[in-house]
Amino acid sequence: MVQYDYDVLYLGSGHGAFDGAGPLAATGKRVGVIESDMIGGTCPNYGCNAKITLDAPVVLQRTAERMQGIVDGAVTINWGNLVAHKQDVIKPLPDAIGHALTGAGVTMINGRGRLTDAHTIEVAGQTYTADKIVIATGQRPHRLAIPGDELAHDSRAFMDLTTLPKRIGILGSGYISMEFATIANAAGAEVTVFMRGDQALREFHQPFVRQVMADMERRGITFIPNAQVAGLEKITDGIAVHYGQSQSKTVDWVLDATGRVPNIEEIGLEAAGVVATPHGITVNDHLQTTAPNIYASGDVLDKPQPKLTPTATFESYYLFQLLSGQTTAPIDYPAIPSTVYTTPRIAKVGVTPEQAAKGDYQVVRNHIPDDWYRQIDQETLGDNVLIYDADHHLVGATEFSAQAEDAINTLLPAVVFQYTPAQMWRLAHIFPSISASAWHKAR
Ligand SMILES: Cc1cc2nc3c(=O)[nH]c(=O)nc-3n(C[C@H](O)[C@H](O)[C@H](O)COP(=O)(O)OP(=O)(O)OC[C@H]3O[C@@H](n4cnc5c(N)ncnc54)[C@H](O)[C@@H]3O)c2cc1C
Ligand SMILES: NC(=O)c1ccc[n+]([C@@H]2O[C@H](COP(=O)([O-])OP(=O)(O)OC[C@H]3O[C@@H](n4cnc5c(N)ncnc54)[C@H](O)[C@@H]3O)[C@@H](O)[C@H]2O)c1
Repeated sequence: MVQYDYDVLYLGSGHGAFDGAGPLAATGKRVGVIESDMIGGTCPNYGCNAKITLDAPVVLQRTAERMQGIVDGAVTINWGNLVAHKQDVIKPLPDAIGHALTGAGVTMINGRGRLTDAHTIEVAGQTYTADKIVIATGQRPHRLAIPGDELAHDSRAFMDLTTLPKRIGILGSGYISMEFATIANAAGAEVTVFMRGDQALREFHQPFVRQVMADMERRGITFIPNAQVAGLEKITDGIAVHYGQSQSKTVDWVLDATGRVPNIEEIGLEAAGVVATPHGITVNDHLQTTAPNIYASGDVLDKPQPKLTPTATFESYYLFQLLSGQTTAPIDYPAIPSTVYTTPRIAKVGVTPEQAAKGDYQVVRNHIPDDWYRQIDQETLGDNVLIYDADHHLVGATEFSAQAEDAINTLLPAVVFQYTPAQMWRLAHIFPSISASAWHKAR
């Protein structure tokens, strides 16, 4: 029998890897994790944790704004201190994740890995062999191929800006665009969003998206629909963003937020017999690639599930169960919740209002400011839609409001486990709280 250096080797150390690699090593398997950049991957270092730290004063600013007269004075954001604070918050995370992994028995391998066959990964001239391999190399920012594209920056560069540019142009109107436009505007920048079509956040409930956009416009953010950005040009007083027929707008800094693409190049997929499409690595319902001993997890997959941390964590944990022999079943995805961290937020889980309109569902709508709990800090904007099946199981919820992410999170168990009305009433929530408020409406 062939002896391999490892039972399982992970390529990449993001949520798609580390949430399963630690538990797997703790079962006694010989596990290695190869990482070429920061341990923990995008989410802690360049994504969720970093972004939400930059967003915290926006929430404070908006709450103070709504409560003017009760509290006095506007909250202004000190950008330089905020970015330094963000750095302080996220700096310990790679070490913490690394220590948790090595503590569980994982061997960390630093460097860029490339498969040379289905059982071997080469890192800086050294080879490591494994019985099974998990590819979890994630995604990187897509860059618009236009003249002057070298003048544009990505989300990582935005979060490291020590000085906030006065005029910021953002290409695209998805998650990153809407969240970073919110943060930059609240911190005092003049923001212009160049949209490809006439809809932002296409996978979210458009009546809610339009209300959030209207609020952003009231705050001074400019949306240019159907912009068709043709090029960027350095001019005396900034960067000209050329768009439309022959229009142009001058800004100081450009964020290209036109999506993310999978890291599938130069990792030896062909040598290992792993098939991928431009959307990512092809897997079956066991997250197994076309090479039977190689699996893939997280953002790098070609899959319909949203490319988010909860998805990557779920896949990584599923692979732990599969590779430790705890299950042989195919992956059975739960409803994955998602939130756009604009303020107000837009969050959703399960059946959407658009899907509900085509099926046999009961749809209940609530106006958030009618709820006494949301009147405490004087919320004026917000609606939610709750969707039930014929047996009154809650199967979907979508909300825009200042605390939509928590309202949706708290309803998650009802949607995932299909609680009966009796089970929903078994849950006696701490009162007053966002959970009590959300469940009061949902029962
Ligand atoms: C700005 C931003 C904000 C986000 N905010 C949220 C949010 O609020 N909520 C949410 O749920 N999701 C958010 N996401 C998405 C979330 O970060 C990803 O879904 C998640 O990180 C995916 O994890 P992953 O392990 O698949 O990939 P990653 O975290 O990207 O990890 C892949 C790792 O593989 C490494 N790697 C790649 N190639 C090699 C190689 N050849 N050798 C060695 N290592 C390699 C990379 O360096 C990287 O560390 C955000 C993303 C961005 C960019
Ligand atoms: N809160 C969160 O959970 C969160 C936050 C940020 C990022 N993310 C993840 O990161 C991913 C990447 O975020 P994103 O905002 O870059 O991508 P996105 O897919 O959300 O949005 C991309 C935007 O770019 C536009 N676009 C695409 N190609 C274009 C082109 N050729 N020309 C002009 N516009 C174009 C799209 O129309 C869209 O508006 C998200 O899809 C999500 O998976 C999640």
